[in-house]
Amino acid sequence: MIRTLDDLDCEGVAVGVRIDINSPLSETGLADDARLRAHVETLSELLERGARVAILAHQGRPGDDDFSTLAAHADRLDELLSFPVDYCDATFSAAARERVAGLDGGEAVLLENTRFYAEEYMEFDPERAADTHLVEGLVPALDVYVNDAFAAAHRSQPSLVGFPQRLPGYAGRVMERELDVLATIEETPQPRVYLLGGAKVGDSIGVARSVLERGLADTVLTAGLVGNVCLLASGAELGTASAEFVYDQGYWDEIDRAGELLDAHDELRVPVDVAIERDGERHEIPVAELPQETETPAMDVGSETVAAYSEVLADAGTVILNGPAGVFEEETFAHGTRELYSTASEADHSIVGGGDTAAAIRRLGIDGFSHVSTGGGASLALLAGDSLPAVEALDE
Ligand SMILES: Nc1ncnc2c1ncn2[C@@H]1O[C@H](COP(=O)(O)OP(=O)(O)O)[C@@H](O)[C@H]1O
Ligand SMILES: O=C(OP(=O)(O)O)[C@H](O)COP(=O)(O)O
Repeated sequence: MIRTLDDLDCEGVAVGVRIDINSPLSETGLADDARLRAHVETLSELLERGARVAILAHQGRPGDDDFSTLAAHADRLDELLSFPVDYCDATFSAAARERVAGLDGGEAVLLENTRFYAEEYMEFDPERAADTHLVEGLVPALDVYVNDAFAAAHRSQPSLVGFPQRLPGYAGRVMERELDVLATIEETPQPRVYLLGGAKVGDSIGVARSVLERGLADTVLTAGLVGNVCLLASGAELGTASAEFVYDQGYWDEIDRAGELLDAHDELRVPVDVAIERDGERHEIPVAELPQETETPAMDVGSETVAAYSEVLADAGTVILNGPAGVFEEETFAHGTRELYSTASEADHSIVGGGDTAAAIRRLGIDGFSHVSTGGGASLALLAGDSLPAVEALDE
């Protein structure tokens, strides 16, 4: 059983809250604050109920351009919440403990990027994670631990799995809602249609296999780079440019896995036409007529595919979307994503997973979905039937 904020007495209690505010950055700070907004409900509820809140979070990966301090994140949280949020440039040292000890009820401090410490970028089993400097250093300042970081719940890192070994653990509101929706897909209305696109080919084919083998999917529609790989697996001539793109990424195993799935499951569908760039313009070609030599790869599904897939989506009881249908960042190739997502948003039950997928619906201005997940890798793991280490660590 996982405890939630409903089970927590907050008044005067020092609560360590792990959130996921890992965000795209610009030169001046945050380029997008969607992930910060997602946690406002949990943080506000704790603060309103009188908790003293120490916030833990990561930003980027060591060595990457977006690996940064959390100062800008603290400023933005302070603006978003009607409670004060301070920033502390320490995470588990005496300085961090003192800042937490000095909080009054209704006050919060955002501690420094957990990944500034080497142990946090390693994966451990929970018991070993609880012995890390980060957890041992901060535990004396805390009474309880709340995990609201669904988007990082597939990582077995100390701030995610170690604390609930030492402190009573609770799920925050984001975590609770994500699990309510994504861990109970098998109870949603049928027919259940999965639209898998985007560029995480291995993950998406893993999801396709899992939902087909478990009988969860009535139809799996493929698009984006995932669709291109499935087309190659089906024996289609996709043109040299698309094939080279796929082979350059080393997707040999994925082509084999997709081929096995296509042989075993008629419910797995591939695009019938694609869009490429020719003379700077969008050009649609039926897959059967694709010239062997192409200069540009397939960047979107074509209108025939949109029409065929839309019929399936329009009849669905539940639609689960992961990954855009094309390179939606370029207007020329946003057509498939815009049309298919708009139709999907009209289903009785529609679930969106994936960071870029969520960005695509915001950019294209499509709303009306039943649930938009905050997580990419975490939602894919759940959809594929895997358990999440950080969720298991909260389970009593
Ligand atoms: N046909 C395609 N060829 C290359 N990239 C594609 C294609 N279709 C979609 N993409 C790219 O896939 C990326 C998003 O995929 P992915 O990371 O799997 O999504 P998510 O973050 O939602 O899981 C986008 O940047 C988009 O440009
Ligand atoms: O952004 C995240 O994952 P996502 O891109 O799969 O949604 C999480 O913050 C996890 O980050 P990580 O993939 O660097 O461990």
